[in-house]
Amino acid sequence: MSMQLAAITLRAMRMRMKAPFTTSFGTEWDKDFILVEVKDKEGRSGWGEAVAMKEPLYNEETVSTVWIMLKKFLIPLIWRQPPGHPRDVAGLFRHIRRNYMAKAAVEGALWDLYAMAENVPLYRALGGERTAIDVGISLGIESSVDRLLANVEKYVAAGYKRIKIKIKPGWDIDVVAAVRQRFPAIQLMADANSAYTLADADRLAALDDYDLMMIEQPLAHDDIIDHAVLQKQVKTPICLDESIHSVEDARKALELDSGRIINIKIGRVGGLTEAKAIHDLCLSRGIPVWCGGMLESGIGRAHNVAITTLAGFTLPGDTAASSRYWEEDLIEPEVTVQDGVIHVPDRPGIGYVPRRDRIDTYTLYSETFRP
Ligand SMILES: O=C(O)CCC(=O)c1ccccc1C(=O)O
Ligand SMILES: [Mg+2]
Repeated sequence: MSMQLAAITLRAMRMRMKAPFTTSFGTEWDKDFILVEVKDKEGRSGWGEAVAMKEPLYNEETVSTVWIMLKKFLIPLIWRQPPGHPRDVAGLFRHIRRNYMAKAAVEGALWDLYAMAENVPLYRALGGERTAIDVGISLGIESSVDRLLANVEKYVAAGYKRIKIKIKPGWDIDVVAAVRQRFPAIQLMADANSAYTLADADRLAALDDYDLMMIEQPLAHDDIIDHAVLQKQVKTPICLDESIHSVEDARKALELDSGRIINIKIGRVGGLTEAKAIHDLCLSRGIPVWCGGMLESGIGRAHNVAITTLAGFTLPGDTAASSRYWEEDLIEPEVTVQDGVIHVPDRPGIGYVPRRDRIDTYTLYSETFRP
């Protein structure tokens, strides 16, 4: 039996963020992204979000490249061979190089649709067990240390279980020291988004003094060799984000000891099936994983909640409440965090209901494809 698909709609979306978000690679004010809606012949819908940014700063994909990849290559492959199960989608796409975020968007929509048709929550369909997940928050670079400290204070008070701060050369040791001095007991980590090289090894080793849970992706976005060299020179565990796109990448990085923790982002690895495979590998090797974020709207956020219910997601992720970025989210209810915990909804599919009125409000343009 294959899924009885009727249409796939792409929407280019733009939502204003409550506040700009700054990383070592740039500042985002508006969130531009693509939503994918897959409809079946019974009239059910499944939703996915492409997390690629407007510009190719985090990885090489962009909103425009995702649109073209879906339209010209990925959706036609779905029509040619409608998958029997969403786990088959990754195989259909395997001969298409990279473009992981484009693949993940339609694969995620098909997982949601499948769970809707089976009348089960997506997290259950994925094999998740946890009904409540611990979450942390990612805080961007600010114009002053005082402003960052105010942010940390706000989200510690809100109960977030782990604070991640973005660092770059010139906004690192002093900033981490200030946060640690003011909050001696919090779980704290730093994310460099590839802003350093091995020439900075001493600087990165100096961070060992601040009891960080991990330092995320200090070196090049495509590197696992230098990270292994660096891991020998620092005590703080290295966490890989940008460098890992597949279970094979993860296997090689673990064999080299390029890092001791992996941030799993569904979009970065081409979908839920690959994300689960990386999770399974790490679980079997005793490597902790957590779910990263890409400033998602409620649709992508709901997918992150679902994958985080798998047993190996033992560290708090970056899935903050909807209200961290949005005045109003695209789902109902929105994602809420109480005492650092998200209670996983038990409704079928992604577990949150997409609000078409709001989705329409933020749609710049859309296009529908049929078999
Ligand atoms: O709040 C979130 O969604 C996570 C924010 C974040 O850290 C991030 C946001 C955009 C691009 C890359 C990253 C990252 O984890 O490196
Ligand atoms: Mg990161």
